[in-house]
Amino acid sequence: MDIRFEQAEARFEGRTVVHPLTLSLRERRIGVIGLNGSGKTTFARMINGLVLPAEGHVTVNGLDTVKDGDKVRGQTGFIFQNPQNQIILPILKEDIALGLKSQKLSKPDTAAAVEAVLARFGIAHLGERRAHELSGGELQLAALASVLVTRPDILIMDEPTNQLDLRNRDLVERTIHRLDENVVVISHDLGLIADFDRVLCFHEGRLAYDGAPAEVIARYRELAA
Ligand SMILES: Nc1ncnc2c1ncn2[C@@H]1O[C@H](COP(=O)(O)OP(=O)(O)OP(=O)(O)O)[C@@H](O)[C@H]1O
Repeated sequence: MDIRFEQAEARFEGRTVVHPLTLSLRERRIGVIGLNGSGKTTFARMINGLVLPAEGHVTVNGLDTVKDGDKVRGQTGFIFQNPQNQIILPILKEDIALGLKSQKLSKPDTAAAVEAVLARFGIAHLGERRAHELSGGELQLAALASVLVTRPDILIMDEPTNQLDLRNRDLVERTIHRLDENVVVISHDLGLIADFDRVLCFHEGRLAYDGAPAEVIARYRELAA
C-alpha cells in the first residue's frame, strides 16, 4: 500500500479540521490515536475520498482521491463507527453479495465468495440472519466480511471495538490481528494498536506524533494528562 498526503488540508464550513499534512504511509498496520475531535475520522475519510482536500492532494497507490475517487474507493474498504449503518440489506448473505455486484460474478461464484468470507470470520451460521438481530460483536464481524469480500488493498476501520463488551472486543481484536490486509485503524483502545507497525497521534487537527507505538502512546498519555 502507498498512501500519500501532500500538503493536504481538510476544512468544514471554512474551519480547518486537518491542517496541511504531508505524509507517506507504507507500513502494513497503522494505528491512529488522539483526543476526541482531533481530526482522526476526517483524516481517515481523506484517505478514501469521502472527504476531499480543500488544498493539496491525497493519493492511494498512485490514484488521486479527487480525480479517481471511485477507483480509490475500490481499493480502500471503510468500516464506519456504527457497523449497523454498513449493512444495507436485511439478510446478511444478501448484503455481502450486494458488495460483489460490480464484479459481475456468476450466481454460484457469488454464493461461493459469500460462503468463503463468512467462514473466514467464523460467522457462517449468521448468513441467513437479519442484521438488526445481530449483537455488536457479530455486527462488527459482519461489517468486516461485507467489506473484505470485495478484496480491497487497504482496510480502514473507525473505532472497531467501540461500544463492545469485553468478550466481543477480544473477539474483534483477535480477528483484526489475524487479518492479512493492510489496515489503518482509528482507536481509543490503545491495546489494539500496541503492536502495530506505526502509530499516528493527532492533536487539534495536526499530526502531533508519528512513530513506533510505545513511543507515540507514551506521548499521547502525556498530552491527555
Ligand atoms: N461533516 C462535518 N461538518 C462540520 N464539522 C465537522 C464534520 N466532520 C467533523 N467535523 C469537525 O471536525 C473536527 C474533527 O472531527 P473528527 O470526527 O475528525 O475527530 P475525531 O478525532 O475522529 O473525533 P472522535 O474521537 O470524537 O471520533 C471536530 O471539531 C468535528 O466537529
